Amino acid sequence: MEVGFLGLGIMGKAMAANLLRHGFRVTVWNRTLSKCDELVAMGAAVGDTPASVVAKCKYTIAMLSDPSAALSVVFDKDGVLEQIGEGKGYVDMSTVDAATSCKISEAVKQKGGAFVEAPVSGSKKPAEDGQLVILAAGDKALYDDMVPAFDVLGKKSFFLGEMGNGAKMKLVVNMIMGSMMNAFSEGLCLADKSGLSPQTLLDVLDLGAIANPMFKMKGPSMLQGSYNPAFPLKHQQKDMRLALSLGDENAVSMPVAAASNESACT
Ligand SMILES: NC(=O)C1=CN([C@@H]2O[C@H](COP(=O)(O)OP(=O)(O)OC[C@H]3O[C@@H](n4cnc5c(N)ncnc54)[C@H](OP(=O)(O)O)[C@@H]3O)[C@@H](O)[C@H]2O)C=CC1
Ligand SMILES: O=CCCC(=O)O
Repeated sequence: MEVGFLGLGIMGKAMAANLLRHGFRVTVWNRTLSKCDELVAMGAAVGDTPASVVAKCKYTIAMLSDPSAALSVVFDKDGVLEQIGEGKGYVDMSTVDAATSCKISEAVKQKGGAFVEAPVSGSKKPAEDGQLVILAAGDKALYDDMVPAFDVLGKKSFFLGEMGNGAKMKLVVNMIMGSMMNAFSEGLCLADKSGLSPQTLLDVLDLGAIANPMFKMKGPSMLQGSYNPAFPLKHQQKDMRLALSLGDENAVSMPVAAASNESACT
């Protein structure tokens, strides 16, 4: 199967490499083209523009930072829209809001193409290991076509129905994650400042009802003050803001998420 892959950041680089390792023919593009070099060394081809990648590949995946980037890659000069058409599919796996997904979907469909939104849960290591959780919605036929790729990229894929449901599910998940990580950070600080061993706190948490892979993964690094980004704070902040907007749209009060969003700003 041949796929195009737009966006080789922390996640895209790992995901494209995984597809290559599993025998997919991959044509990559990145705004900073030099980031393609590592994938070329693994056998990837390079497209000079998003449009050239879409022209070459029946299916093209995108993994971009935010709504602005996702829209730019589709609508700007040399963008996806210039080459998408009948028989071609576009799959945006970025974390964006439902409105962005719907805007891209309408434009792609007007050109005769098919679109699936498929944001993912899981960070750098699950991306490297093909253990992502894929939260897809939109064109079911394209989703079915993409299952071989999704099976390489993830441990589980959900088809959530109408366009926008994937984006919304992802934002709910990341709102919960951002809020819990704030509580976790405050707890570690409180333990330390009140004379307790933060390591013992990690041990207690890992034995109790709130044990979870995120605390188990992030806790030791936090104790060591090692913050090499796997999920950049700017993206978590973006997700909190988009989730709060989703709450506003649905008249849902979320004071914990709002406070967490504020604390991330400071
Ligand atoms: N990191 C994580 O743990 C996870 C991230 N996500 C989501 O996945 C997406 C990618 O995240 P991640 O890989 O960490 O992000 P990075 O910041 O590492 O990479 C962002 C990518 O988007 C590209 N980009 C940014 N702005 C533009 C633009 N205006 N036009 C074209 N390309 C642009 C960057 O290109 P360039 O290299 O030129 O800057 C880069 O390829 C985000 O939506 C994020 O929220 C989802 C799950 C987990
Ligand atoms: O959006 C990315 C969050 C990171 C994760 O799901 O572990």
